[in-house]
Amino acid sequence: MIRFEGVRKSFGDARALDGLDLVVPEGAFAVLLGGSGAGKSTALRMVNRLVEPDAGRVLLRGQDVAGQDAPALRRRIGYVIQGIGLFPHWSVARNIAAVPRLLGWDERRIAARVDELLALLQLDPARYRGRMPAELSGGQAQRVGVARALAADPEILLMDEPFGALDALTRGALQAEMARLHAATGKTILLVTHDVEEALALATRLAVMADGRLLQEGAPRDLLDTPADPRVRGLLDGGAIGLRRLGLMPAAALAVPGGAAPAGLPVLPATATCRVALEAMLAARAEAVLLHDAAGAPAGVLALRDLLRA
Ligand SMILES: Nc1ncnc2c1ncn2[C@@H]1O[C@H](COP(=O)(O)OP(=O)(O)OP(=O)(O)O)[C@@H](O)[C@H]1O
Repeated sequence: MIRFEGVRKSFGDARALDGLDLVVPEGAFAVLLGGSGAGKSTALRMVNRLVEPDAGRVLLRGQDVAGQDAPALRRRIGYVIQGIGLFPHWSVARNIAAVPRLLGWDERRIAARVDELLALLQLDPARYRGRMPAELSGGQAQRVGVARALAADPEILLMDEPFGALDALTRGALQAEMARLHAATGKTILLVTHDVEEALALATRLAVMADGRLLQEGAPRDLLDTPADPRVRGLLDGGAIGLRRLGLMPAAALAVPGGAAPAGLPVLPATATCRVALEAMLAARAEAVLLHDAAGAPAGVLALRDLLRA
């Protein structure tokens, strides 16, 4: 758990944080969302003591980080930033191994961990462990950055606009990867972004910030359903709020199970979201979609009229 208590920070005249109170529960994928200058990065960088508060406290698992040795603290915290900062003259394996080596792991354990992480991030260890950063695409370098942050099995992972520099396709793939990784490891993740789609794709808890303060925190669906502040609604984009809500709803939840389906309906996996179902209906000019389960058996029909009532 990470807890911000009345945290304030100014840089000269610029007030970056103006009394931030926020709790990130253990195991959450928490996303700090807000416009430029909202104070998101400043808040994130306080957790690993890259920035110190002027007032207030930041607690990690109940312990004020201010009282902890900064290098030791940082070894317990994975940190991923945009553009990543891999050491350019070190191979992929050596980059990933940086913290385990500092911690004095033996070489065999390090090599096994490097390969395990490359495989976890969908990079073939045999092909990639010996490469230099300049020989990687942006998306691959970002994957290596995530692997490096996870190398010593940190308690939490901090991510500051980690996918901001990537093209939309690569960004989508890495977001899916992070969601899978979070589900697989159960790690507490705190990610900063100004991209609403990214926030909604990843967050189990969404915290919206403006002017150095928290405007609202909660399950993404609750923020979309009942924004507590016009700025939250504005940020989540009034016009697209309905579509964004559909993006968080599983199509299977609204589908009518069984029953005879008219022929020729678009077919989607039962795990699809309502938004994907709507897009499929619009593309096929159909008034319903047929859902199939993982075995390919019919799992229900979702009709446009039910979608519109959601
Ligand atoms: N090291 C610094 N020196 C001076 N001012 C700073 C520093 N770091 C942040 N600020 C200022 O503090 C305010 C909050 O910055 P911060 O980077 O936390 O915002 P942000 O929400 O992460 O924005 P962005 O999405 O643009 O990165 C801004 O006005 C910024 O200019």
